Amino acid sequence: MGVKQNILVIPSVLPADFSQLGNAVVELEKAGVDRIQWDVMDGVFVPNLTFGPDTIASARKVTTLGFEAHLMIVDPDQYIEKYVAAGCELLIIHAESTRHLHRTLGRVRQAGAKVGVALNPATPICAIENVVDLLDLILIMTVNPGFGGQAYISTMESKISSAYELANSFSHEIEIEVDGGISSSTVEGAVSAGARTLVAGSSLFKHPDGLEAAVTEIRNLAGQAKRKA
Ligand SMILES: O=C(CO)[C@@H](O)[C@H](O)COP(=O)(O)O
Repeated sequence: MGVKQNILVIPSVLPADFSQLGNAVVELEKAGVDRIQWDVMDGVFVPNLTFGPDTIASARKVTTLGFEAHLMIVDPDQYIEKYVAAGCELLIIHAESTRHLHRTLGRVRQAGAKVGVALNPATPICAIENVVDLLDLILIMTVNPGFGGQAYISTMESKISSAYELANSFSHEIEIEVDGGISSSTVEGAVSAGARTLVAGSSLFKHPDGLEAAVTEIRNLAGQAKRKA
């Protein structure tokens, strides 16, 4: 099987009004997104602090959409069960955040969730070549994590392509996800390089025509780029 070929549009809730997160999730579901990404930040792994499992759990009741937790935290092992219990079906672990990545990934699977690995811009694809058999998703960060609204790092496209080729050498299905600066002007490059799961925050929430138009635009542009690739 290799790379999952469906185009998925996944909103980051980072730009949302944090006093209205439940309403934001309801509006995102209406807008036609495929899953919700929760950007979990601890102020140590990244220089920003967001929310934890209790916040995510409080939003679980307002939607049937899948939740993915992008864990930008140190020592993720101690929180795996908490994010699964909060209703996250997919946990994304940063390769840089744990000394024993293979063991951490196995613990996520043992907890009953799907698991992905995120690579910061400076981390080479070889960092994960010995754990791909455990993965449901590879996230290539196209910004340095911590904040929304940053500029897309186009030099990551070669790493996206490497991730695509690596995933295609395995028989199980793996998503190639990108996150950071994904918009109507950058989605073609990311998809042409091999991305199929697109995380976007600012470009969705700040779109002048609203969330549904933004999601449709990104999905259509990604579909066009995929056909051309
Ligand atoms: O994950 C991060 C930063 O850590 C962000 O990339 C957000 O997830 C999306 O931000 P935009 O660039 O789409 O506003």
